[in-house]
Amino acid sequence: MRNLLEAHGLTKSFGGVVANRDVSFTLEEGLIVGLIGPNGAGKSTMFNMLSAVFPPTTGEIKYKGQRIEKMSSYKVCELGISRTFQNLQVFKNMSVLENVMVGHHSRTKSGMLAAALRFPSAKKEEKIILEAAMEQIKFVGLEDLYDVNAGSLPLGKLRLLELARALATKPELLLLDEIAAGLNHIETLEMSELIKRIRNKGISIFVVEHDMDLVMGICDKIIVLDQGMKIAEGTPKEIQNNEKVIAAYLGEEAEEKVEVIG
Ligand SMILES: Nc1ncnc2c1ncn2[C@@H]1O[C@H](COP(=O)(O)OP(=O)(O)OP(=O)(O)O)[C@@H](O)[C@H]1O
Repeated sequence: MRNLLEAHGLTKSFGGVVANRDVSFTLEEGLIVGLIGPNGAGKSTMFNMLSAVFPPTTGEIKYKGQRIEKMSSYKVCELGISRTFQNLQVFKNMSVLENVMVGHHSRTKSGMLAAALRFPSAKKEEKIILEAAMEQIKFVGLEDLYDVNAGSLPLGKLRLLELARALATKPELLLLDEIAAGLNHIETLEMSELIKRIRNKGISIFVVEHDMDLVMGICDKIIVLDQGMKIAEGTPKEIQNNEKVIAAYLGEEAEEKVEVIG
């Protein structure tokens, strides 16, 4: 199995707070890898570094052998890394179709400005984009809602829309940030199946998720962070039986109880 992404010694500090400390791991092609850990463990910070929202303070990120840690998020997306956000980032006054088409423009020659100004080159691409966007919309099961305003969709459908838009950039690596947050049991099961179908299309997946049933059910490998550091890595079974992981989560439960009592 080829290494798609390699993270070496990633550290991120915000003033005095060290959100990630010397974290290294690899993401292999074709796998669904999970990133878990108690609240504040540094999961979102890690995703933000991998998708170039901000650079690491120190450390290297290699994607298909190329250093990417100082690149812009646009460039990283162009190379094939796409992501969804914990706090949905859809355009609420645009239709489902328009939202997904915005995702496509990040990968076209003409780009968004040419499309907005309706240059001839952009018009030709517009048709291709429209068809490709509809394909992603069908893939996630939103075809009946393609012309509905995103603002009127319930959370479950918005999460599917975010997924369709991330897929529209034609990623090879997809980062899913709490894609099942707020979903009910049935929606979560459907999301698990959808993630597996995405992997079966040949897209590698890195997922941050609090829903342990989802993580344990779909991941080939799990990486565990606690207080910014990697404390374990292994199969779901290995992780479930790992003493450091159990202690980290029990610590969190104890803290929550103290908060409730206090
Ligand atoms: N922009 C920031 N400025 C200052 N501190 C930050 C910033 N972003 C994150 N942190 C801190 O870094 C640590 C890790 O936060 P992060 O959001 O990455 O954790 P997380 O594992 O994603 O948490 P959760 O599961 O609650 O979303 C926390 O202590 C957080 O307060």
